[in-house]
Amino acid sequence: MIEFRGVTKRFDDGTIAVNGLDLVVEAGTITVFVGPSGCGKTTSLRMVNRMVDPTSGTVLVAGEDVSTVDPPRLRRGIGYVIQQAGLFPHRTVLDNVATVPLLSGWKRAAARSRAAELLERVGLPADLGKRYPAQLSGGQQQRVGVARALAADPPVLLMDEPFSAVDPVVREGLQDELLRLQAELDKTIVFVTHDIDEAVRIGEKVAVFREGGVLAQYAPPAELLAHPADDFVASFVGKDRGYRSLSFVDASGVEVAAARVVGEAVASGAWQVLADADGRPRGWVSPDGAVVPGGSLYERGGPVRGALDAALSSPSGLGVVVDADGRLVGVVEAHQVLDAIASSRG
Ligand SMILES: Nc1ncnc2c1ncn2[C@@H]1O[C@H](COP(=O)(O)OP(=O)(O)OP(=O)(O)O)[C@@H](O)[C@H]1O
Repeated sequence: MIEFRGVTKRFDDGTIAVNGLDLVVEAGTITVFVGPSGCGKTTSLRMVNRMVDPTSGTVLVAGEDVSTVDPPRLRRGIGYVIQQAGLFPHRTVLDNVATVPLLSGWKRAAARSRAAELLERVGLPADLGKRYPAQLSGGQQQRVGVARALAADPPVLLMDEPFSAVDPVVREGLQDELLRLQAELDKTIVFVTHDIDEAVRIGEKVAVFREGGVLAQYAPPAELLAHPADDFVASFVGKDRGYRSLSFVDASGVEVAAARVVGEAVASGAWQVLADADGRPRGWVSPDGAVVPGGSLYERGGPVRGALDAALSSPSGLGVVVDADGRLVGVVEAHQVLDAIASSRG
């Protein structure tokens, strides 16, 4: 657990970066700090591992006041991941990851085998270990940054805009990977971003900061979207927050209808799902027999937002529903999804 008690940071030039912060990050959860530029997210994060010391107030990690802990010892228990990964350019990927175990006194062979295991954990093929950071894509570099931060198996992980430098598709992949890793590792993670979509996607709790380093709201994402504490939070989470909040409504009330399915293009006067021999959808066949690419697929059981996306992006107006193996289950219509949303709101 990490606790901020009445924490203020005033820099020498008079800037108040963080103002009277009271906040508890529960152990084993991902908490996201989000807010516009300059509102004190990074400063708050850095007070946890003593890269910055508070002007007043106390930061506790696992019940211990960090100001009483020697920074090198403190940081051994706290992984740190930054934008652009911050890798050592002249060391191989494997040696980058092995650095912390080596510094902690591990034997070279043990440190390298730990590094190889971590690369695999973050979804990188083992042979990338021989390359230098510049020979990797941005997304791969970020994965190495995460592997390196995990190398000493710290209970706490601080992540400062770790995925901001990669494109949106890669970024979503990295977010998924982090959620998967967290399900296995159960770390206490504080994650800084200025992207509200990223915050509500990965945060179990989200702290919204406003300018002047003031905490505006601290709540689970669904609550933040449904009940913003004030106008600032409401405008920060955005006009489309109703749509975002659909990520937290389940689609169990949506009726899935049987689909008309074909294995090849034939005109039939109706829209039909084109599926392969394994029953995996490949697109649509229009009423006059043309093959049309499909919209997004909705995996049964997921949040209702996925069902609505599938229906709205489909050329036929019918959202394609698949099971966890990607096999066709049926179709949903947008109006049914909207009815289900309306009834979930009572
Ligand atoms: N070393 C410093 N000296 C003086 N002012 C600083 C220093 N570091 C940060 N600040 C100021 O403190 C405020 C908070 O900065 P901080 O980096 O914590 O914000 P942030 O929310 O992380 O912003 P961003 O999203 O742009 O990274 C800003 O006004 C910043 O200019």
